[in-house]
Amino acid sequence: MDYARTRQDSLTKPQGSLGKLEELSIFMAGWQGKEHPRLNQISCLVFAGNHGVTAQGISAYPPAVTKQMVQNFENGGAAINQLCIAAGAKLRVISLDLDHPTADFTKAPAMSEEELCRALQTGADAVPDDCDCLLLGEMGIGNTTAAAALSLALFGGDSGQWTGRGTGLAKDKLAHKAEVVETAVRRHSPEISDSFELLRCLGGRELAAIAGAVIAARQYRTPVLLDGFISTAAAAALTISAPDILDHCQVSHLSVEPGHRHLIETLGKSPILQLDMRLGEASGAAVALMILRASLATYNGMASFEEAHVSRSLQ
Ligand SMILES: O=C(O)c1ccc[n+]([C@@H]2O[C@H](COP(=O)([O-])O)[C@@H](O)[C@H]2O)c1
Ligand SMILES: Cc1cc2nc[nH]c2cc1C
Repeated sequence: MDYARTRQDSLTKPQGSLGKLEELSIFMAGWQGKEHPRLNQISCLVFAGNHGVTAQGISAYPPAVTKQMVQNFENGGAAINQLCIAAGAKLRVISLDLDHPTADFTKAPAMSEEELCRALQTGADAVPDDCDCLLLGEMGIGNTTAAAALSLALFGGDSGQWTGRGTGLAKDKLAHKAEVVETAVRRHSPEISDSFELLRCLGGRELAAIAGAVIAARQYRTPVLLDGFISTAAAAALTISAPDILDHCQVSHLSVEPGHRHLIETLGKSPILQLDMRLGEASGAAVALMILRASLATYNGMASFEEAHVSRSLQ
C-alpha cells in the first residue's frame, strides 16, 4: 500500500485528483501484494437460497421466483449475465438446497448447526485460490428480511430503520415486515454470542455462503466486491467475532434499500457507486468492477512527472 501511494503521487496529475480511483488502486495493490495489481481472472459468485420466513408475507414475489431466476441465470437472460460480460467477470451461480427453505426464523432458528456449516463451506469452496478479485452476490426471495434481522441483531436501533421494500413490497405492508424482523430478533438475541450463531438463527443459506466466501477470500488475500444490502449484511455478521474481517472488502454500491446506508456507515465503509439500484444478484458488484478497471488502468498505465517531463507542483 505504501508503494502504491508513492506511485500514485508520482503520476502526471495533481495529487489526489483521481479521488476514489486512487484509493482503490492502493487497496488492490495492498491486498494482492503486487506493485502492479491486475484484473485478469475475476470470479463472480451468486449464491441462491430460500427462506421459510416468506410464510409471513414479507415479499412482493413468491418464493418460487428464486429457482426460476436461477434458471434464468443459467440461460443467460438475467441482468447479471450481461453485466458480467460487460465487466469481464466469470459468473458462477450456486444453489443451496432450494427445495428445502430454511425454517421460519420467527418460530425457530433458520438453520441447524449442520446446515449452517454446509452453507459456509459451500461458500468457501466456491472461491478459486487464484482470482484477482471476487464479486459476491445473492438471489433469494425474502432475504431482505433476513438481512434486516441480522443488522438489527448486530447494531440495534429500531427495526423500522433496517426494513425496506426489497423487491417492491407494498408500502402498507412495511410495518408488518418491521414487526416480523423485531419478533425474530427478540426471539433469538439471547442465544446469539458469535457470528456463526447469528447467521444460523437469523440468516439464510445464501447469506452464510457469502460469509464463508469472505473468509476464504481473506485467506487468499483476494480483494472482494460486496454487492448490496443483503451481501453487506451477510459479511457484517462476521464482525462480531473478527472486527477487521471486512478490511479486504469494498462495498460496491449504495442500495436503495434504506438499511444499507446505515449499515455501511456503521461498518466505516464508503460505497464505490450510488446508482439507485436494488436488484441484488451481484449486479452492483459487476458495475463497480468497471470502476476498479478504470482505477488500475490509470494507476498501472500512466506516466510519471519525470517520464513525461511535466513540471511538478510549485508548493
Ligand atoms: O442488493 C440489494 O440491495 C437488494 C435490495 C432489494 C432486493 N434485492 C433482491 O430482491 C430479493 C429480496 O427481496 P425481498 O423483497 O424478497 O426480500 C433478493 O433476490 C435480492 O437479490 C436486493
Ligand atoms: C425478478 C427478480 C429478479 C431478481 N434478481 C435478484 N433478486 C430478484 C428478485 C426478483 C423478483
